[in-house]
Amino acid sequence: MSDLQATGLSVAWGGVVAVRPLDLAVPSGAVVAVTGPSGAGKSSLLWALARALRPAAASVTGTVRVGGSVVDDHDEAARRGVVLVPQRNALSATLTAHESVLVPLLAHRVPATEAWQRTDEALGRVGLTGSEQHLVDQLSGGQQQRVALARALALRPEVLLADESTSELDAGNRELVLAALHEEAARGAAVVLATHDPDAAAGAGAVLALDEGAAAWERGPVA
Ligand SMILES: Nc1ncnc2c1ncn2[C@@H]1O[C@H](COP(=O)(O)OP(=O)(O)OP(=O)(O)O)[C@@H](O)[C@H]1O
Repeated sequence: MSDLQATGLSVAWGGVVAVRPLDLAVPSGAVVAVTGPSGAGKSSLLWALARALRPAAASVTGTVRVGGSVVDDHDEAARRGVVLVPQRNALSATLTAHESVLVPLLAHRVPATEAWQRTDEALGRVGLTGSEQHLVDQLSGGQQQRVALARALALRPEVLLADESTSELDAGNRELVLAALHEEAARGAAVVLATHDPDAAAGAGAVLALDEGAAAWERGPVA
């Protein structure tokens, strides 16, 4: 499995500096929480780590390495197993929960039988067994959030970047989702969770606090 490293990473949206240059290392097997108030730069940091920001929209400096190799663009990040669960989920409203998880697996050339197994397993892990055939549009915000996480889990990421993946969940489902993120780390993934939730941050191995784009380790970094 691969660790994640960023050096001198910064993000500016036009004249707005969202993330000031920071260094970050997330070893394989670790969960790092990124906290901070609304607008602190958490999402910008996760998108930059995934190399998912378009140069026309945001200017990004610095280097991202996955498993020691420099990753320059989103396609390369995806090839190296970097998976971002964005805050707004980025699900297609016209697919079912099952299709939302299955289709990316098939696109990654996972054989159909295995893709179906992984889909059922991932939806089960986030408590959505029985909701497989619901259209995304018919699901609640919290259910959609869990479909988005299931889609990521099924891909078995090397690096999992989860943006506010518990924000719309009740206590029981929040525990389920946090457990799934920690299971991914136990499998060997490097996990970064952006969160407002103090309990979610408390369970992480290290906490990076952002304030107006400036980062400081509140706990950690992970050795
Ligand atoms: N697409 C965008 N275009 C222009 N500015 C943006 C864009 N996305 C974010 N920003 C700006 O970047 C800064 C950081 O925003 P970001 O969404 O990264 O913060 P956040 O900590 O994730 O906030 P929240 O907790 O509300 O999701 C803010 O000043 C925000 O206005």
